Amino acid sequence: MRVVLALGSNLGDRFDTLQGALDCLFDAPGLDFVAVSPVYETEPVGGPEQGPYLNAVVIAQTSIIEPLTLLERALGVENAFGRVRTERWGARTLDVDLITVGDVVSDGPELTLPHPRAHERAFVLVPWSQVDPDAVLSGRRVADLLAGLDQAGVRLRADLTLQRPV
Ligand SMILES: Nc1ncnc2c1ncn2[C@@H]1O[C@H](COP(=O)(O)OP(=O)(O)OP(=O)(O)O)[C@@H](O)[C@H]1O
Ligand SMILES: Nc1nc2c(c(=O)[nH]1)N=C(CO)CN2
Repeated sequence: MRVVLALGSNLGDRFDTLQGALDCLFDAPGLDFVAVSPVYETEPVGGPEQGPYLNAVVIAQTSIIEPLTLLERALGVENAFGRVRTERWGARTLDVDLITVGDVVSDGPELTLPHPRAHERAFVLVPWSQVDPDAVLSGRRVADLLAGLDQAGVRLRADLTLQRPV
């Protein structure tokens, strides 16, 4: 199954955190790296006043059948990078969201797939469409979803390039 993950950071050394998270995600068996998007500097959406984020999207291939196991891996990587949960949508050293896991649709208390807010988030859809121009989310082309969104707060950081995990 193909997996799409979104990474975000707006505290500490944001780029180092994204690269570290990428390496850490693929550090154990079960998840194979496919591609990573460019890095974008993005205005924070929602939550209290906070600094800008760096965001990127990672495409992976997985042999893990259970999406909750993937969520555990994502939350484990967040914790490894010192994430402290305070306010909803508050600043964080690292956020790892599961955007889609194959065609899985789920609405459990712990895991909603596809991610329930991905379709309205330019900070997810812009990097995703760059790394996969034909991407589809809940039956709609990501490129079409983007056409209806304000992308002004999402700026390419051409000076920052994530390396494929070692
Ligand atoms: N698709 C998903 N990806 C990641 N977490 C999810 C998903 N669906 C549900 N969750 C749950 O959401 C919980 C809270 O996530 P988190 O604190 O990262 O939210 P957030 O990043 O602040 O906001 P948002 O959910 O809007 O991205 C996680 O512990 C996880 O159980
Ligand atoms: N620009 C930006 N804004 C956000 C982000 C994020 O990653 N980037 N993550 C959020 C909660 O997941 C809430 N707001």
